[in-house]
Amino acid sequence: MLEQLKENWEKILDNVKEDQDLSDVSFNTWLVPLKPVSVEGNVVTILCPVNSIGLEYIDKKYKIFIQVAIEEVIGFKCELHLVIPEEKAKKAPKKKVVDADIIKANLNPRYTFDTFVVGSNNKMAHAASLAVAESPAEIYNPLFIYGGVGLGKTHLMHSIAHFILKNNPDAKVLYVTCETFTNELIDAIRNKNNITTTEFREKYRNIDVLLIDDIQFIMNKESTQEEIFHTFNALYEAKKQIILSSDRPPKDIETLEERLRSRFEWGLTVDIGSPDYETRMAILRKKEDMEGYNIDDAVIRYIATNIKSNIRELEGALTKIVASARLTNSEITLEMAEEALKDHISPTQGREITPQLIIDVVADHFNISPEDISSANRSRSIAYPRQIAMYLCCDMVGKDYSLQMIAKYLGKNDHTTVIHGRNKIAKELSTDENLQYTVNILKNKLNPG
Ligand SMILES: Nc1ncnc2c1ncn2[C@@H]1O[C@H](COP(=O)(O)OP(=O)(O)OP(=O)(O)O)[C@@H](O)[C@H]1O
Repeated sequence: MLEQLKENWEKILDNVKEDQDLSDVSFNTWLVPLKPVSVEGNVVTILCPVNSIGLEYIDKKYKIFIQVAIEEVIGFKCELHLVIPEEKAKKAPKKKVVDADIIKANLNPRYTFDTFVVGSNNKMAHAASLAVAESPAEIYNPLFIYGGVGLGKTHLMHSIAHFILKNNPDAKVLYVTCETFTNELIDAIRNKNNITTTEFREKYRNIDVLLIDDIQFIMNKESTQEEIFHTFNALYEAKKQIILSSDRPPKDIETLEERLRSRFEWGLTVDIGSPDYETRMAILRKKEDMEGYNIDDAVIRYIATNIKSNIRELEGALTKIVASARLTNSEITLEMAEEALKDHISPTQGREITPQLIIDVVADHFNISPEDISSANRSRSIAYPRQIAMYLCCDMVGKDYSLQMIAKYLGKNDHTTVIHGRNKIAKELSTDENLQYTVNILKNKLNPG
């Protein structure tokens, strides 16, 4: 493996340069001098002819990208161990993060970047989280993640914490929910469990990375707001990282003191939206992989098509199907899945395909609203999905719907526009493989199984 690495080393570094859009000076200073010197298991030792500060910098800024490039170029998934020349002979020097650190920080061991599926709904939140994990307190402080219920905010927060701990097992990392913070504060004020407010403050202000989940619960809680304000100031001034999550952006947290609201907005605010169909499929596949299930495509599609807005429910549906199959000692089939989930979703098999259903499914697929499809908007990002909806309506809806009626659903007065749209897509379908793929996915979503 070492030989292969050496042979491809230039290419690997070029890959990092290109991906990260590095200037020549950064590239020549930080990357060109690096050399792979040994491979043990999946640990690659890289010699970095720099001082310890340079080493720390390369570790934070480039290590992950070099790992990715190695995987891309030679398909080797590895961990990098960076050493400066005098350390070259030393073995496995770095302290490893242990379970106790993870428990102390209140982290779920399963919520890591490795198990997080990146989709169009969370791309930005994921990138910001990774950046914070790589350079805590350096770029986005605080990082404020918001989004609806069960969409992955906690998972991302824990991923950042794991990443930081892995890079620096001595870092003091603490994850709490706003509720825990509030309860502990009340206990301290009442001196319950012999905890004093001084001890409470020491706990929260003597930390490198503080993560507070569901910060919206701060609403209408004056003493919690006061305490968070001072905790925030103490940590921020000491250049410590703060990460917050909420079901809404800071501006929509009612009764939040202005001085706190503005602090929450000092760093970067990112949102997580509902996952699209492909992301839902990928999350189910990942879960299937992690749990070692082997489930038919049609069943996975059935869940992904019908459970849309909450990833916790999506995972719950999969777990329920597997549990039902085990309990009844039966095979997982589509019928069985429909039966197991009948209280969660109504069966879609054999459902009537209406123009409205097609509009909903196409809009969801392209991440636009059903109203966009029926609007007069002629921009390509809307007009193209609209034409695909026209094609699918002509191809799939029952005889009860005339072309004139379909035109009305699609916001058109004249059915010839529908025919024109349909013909255009039909023509492109004969040569455009991407379009064929999209239309197939849409047909599957409309008619799973
Ligand atoms: N992108 C993703 N990839 C893989 N799993 C995900 C993803 N997003 C969410 N999940 C999973 O969905 C479940 C719910 O996620 P999580 O608890 O992070 O949501 P949340 O936004 O914090 O919810 P709440 O608003 O209820 O606090 C978890 O099991 C999590 O692992």
